[in-house]
Amino acid sequence: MTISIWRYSHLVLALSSGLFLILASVTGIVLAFEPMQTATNGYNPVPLNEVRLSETIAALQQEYDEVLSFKVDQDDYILANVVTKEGDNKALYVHPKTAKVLGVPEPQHPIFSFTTNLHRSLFLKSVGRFFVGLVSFLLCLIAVTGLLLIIKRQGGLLKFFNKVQPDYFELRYHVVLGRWFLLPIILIAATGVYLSAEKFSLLPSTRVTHKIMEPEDHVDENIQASDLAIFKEITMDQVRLVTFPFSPFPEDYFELALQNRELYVHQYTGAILSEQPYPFTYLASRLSLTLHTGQGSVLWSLILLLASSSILFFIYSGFVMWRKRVKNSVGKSKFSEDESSHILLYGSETGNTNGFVLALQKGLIKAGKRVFVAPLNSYTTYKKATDIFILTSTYGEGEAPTNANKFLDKLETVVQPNQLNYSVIGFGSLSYPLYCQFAIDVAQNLRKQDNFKETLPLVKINNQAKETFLDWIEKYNQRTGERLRVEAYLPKSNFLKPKKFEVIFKTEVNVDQTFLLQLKPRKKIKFQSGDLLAYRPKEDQAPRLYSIAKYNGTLLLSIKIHEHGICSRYFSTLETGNKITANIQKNTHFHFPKKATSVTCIANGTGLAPFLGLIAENKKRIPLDLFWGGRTKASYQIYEPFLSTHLESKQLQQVHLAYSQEGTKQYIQQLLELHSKEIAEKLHNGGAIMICGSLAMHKQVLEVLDQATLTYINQPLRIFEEKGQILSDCY
Ligand SMILES: Cc1cc2nc3c(=O)[nH]c(=O)nc-3n(C[C@H](O)[C@H](O)[C@H](O)COP(=O)(O)O)c2cc1C
Repeated sequence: MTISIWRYSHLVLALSSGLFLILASVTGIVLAFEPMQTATNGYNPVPLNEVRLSETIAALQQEYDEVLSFKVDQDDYILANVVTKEGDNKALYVHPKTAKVLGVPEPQHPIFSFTTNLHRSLFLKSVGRFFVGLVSFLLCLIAVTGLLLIIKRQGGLLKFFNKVQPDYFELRYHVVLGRWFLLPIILIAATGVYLSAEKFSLLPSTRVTHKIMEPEDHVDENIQASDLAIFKEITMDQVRLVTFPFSPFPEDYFELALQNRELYVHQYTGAILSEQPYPFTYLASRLSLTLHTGQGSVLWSLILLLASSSILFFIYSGFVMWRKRVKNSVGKSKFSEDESSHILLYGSETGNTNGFVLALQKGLIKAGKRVFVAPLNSYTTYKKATDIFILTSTYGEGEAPTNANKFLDKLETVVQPNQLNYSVIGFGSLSYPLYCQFAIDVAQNLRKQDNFKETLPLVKINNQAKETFLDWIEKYNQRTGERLRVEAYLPKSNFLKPKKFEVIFKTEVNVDQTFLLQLKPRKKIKFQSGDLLAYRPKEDQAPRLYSIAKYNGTLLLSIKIHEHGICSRYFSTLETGNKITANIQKNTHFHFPKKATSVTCIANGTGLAPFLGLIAENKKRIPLDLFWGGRTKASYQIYEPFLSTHLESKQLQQVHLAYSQEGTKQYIQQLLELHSKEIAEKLHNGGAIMICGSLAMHKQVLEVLDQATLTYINQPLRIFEEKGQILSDCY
């Protein structure tokens, strides 16, 4: 519940202040250059902590006829107000030790003065200032809610900087950049609010009031100010402003504004006539100004520049995310829950599942069904229903999405009047340890209910793979005799344009009914090893996916012929020169882990295919080992020529093979057990593990790895899964 409130608040706040925020960030970007520009003047030739106040006073009094005051600004420049020997009153930047002129103050550049006005008040004086203050406050709330959402998404504060799960570009970088820039944005916004509140006198006064002690009656008026002990003790880095005595009469004194207090000093004795620390509000106000403007720090103004620019990206990416969510939002049902024959219940946290719900809803309506759609939490009795479909994602650590978290409790209490045929479709990601766990829980609980009859076993869909969904629809049609068609209703953007490929090489089919197929794209296309080739046997059929290796610009596929596999049998009939049309799908979560300190590749059967290309990307020649499990030695032979080139180039260090039907008859998980210490240590030292092959193998391999990390480095595998060190692509 709370998470949806945060998300809703985040969205509403962003929508209501979007335009003003764009204006504030664009002007903020321009203004961030001002401190950088002033810093380039370089009027600070010596570090001020090495100069005594007495030295500067002596130099100024020697160089000029009269000194009225001087201030030390945020860039450590000394700006003195003097009367020159020629009798002119001037403001000059001076050297702290010699008081020689370094430069004169320039008026603010018109671009900066214009932008400052726009940024502070939109040229609307008090009304504008009020609006700007309000928008700063909203920005603060947006950033705080954003931060909470990221913490929740990452699975807690301690996992804040763990790998961000791959998703579409805008969502992914909303999170990635949010982790870096939300804190500076909160600072910018909070200090903006503070400065606005100060302008409207909403904060306690920052003024310092002095009570002056009576000076001594008789003093030696020949003493030079530069000889006073107090001025020798103070270094120039503590000084902000010094106002010289108005006249030589002992009643007039030096006024010193230091970093943390103000002092009045007798001009002949050096006695402190008054000393007042600054109130907290004064220091807070000065800090706010520095943090908000970046004055005096090139590094901080650079951070402000990046943070202001990131706000523009957040507005853009947030808008894209919102549009996607609205587009995918599930509309109202034409029939009520009591009138409908087909009930579609969904659980979704970030809206991705909704596109599938919508497609299934349209498909069922087209097939003439009366359909009712609702979130899982509104589960109730359905008077005329015959079929129920549950489509749900998993969130957090194997938990229910927010709009489904009451379903399991309701299932216990609600009694259905009729028997219902049910199907559960789980959406999740193999990169999470508890893959589709909530859908598994739902399916298990439904199985225990008397009034429910399973139509098809639970299907798990990895990373919203529509092929798996379409495949399930086909199985559903076969099982029920229905003729559901949903493909046309699925979000189009998921389908990449089909491309033409030419067959340039094919191996003989080996004893395991496996062969390699090499395809050359007719036109130049971008792809990487680990991406997928989606081939559709016929227009109306679900595409089949093959993991690809990129080999000298061509695609290498490893295919196993299945008895009833339309696609694999068709591919086995292809000959050199034949052409096919297929799509390439990006599969970013299974690309070569460039930052890993070592890579352990684990595959069974045709799962070896992507590694034939992935290994070639090991440009730095980090330790890379391959473990492969197959039936016989002969079945390995088709891969050997490709792997031997990698062994020669040292991009692959070792190959470990397990044959289940020959020799010692070993499965890959047994082979891994023999190397478990070494694998666990590699993980501990920042290595990555890539697993490709069957889901059954995946499950067993994860069990072996978990045991290995627990035994040898005393940590569960989950820690490394969360850090993104385990990459899986299993089907
Ligand atoms: C913070 C977070 C936690 C997730 N936890 C799991 C998980 O435990 N198990 C799983 O299989 N998928 C997990 N996923 C993946 C989602 O279930 C998957 O991306 C799904 O398609 C999201 O669908 P939705 O947008 O409809 O919620 C998680 C995703 C995120 C962002």
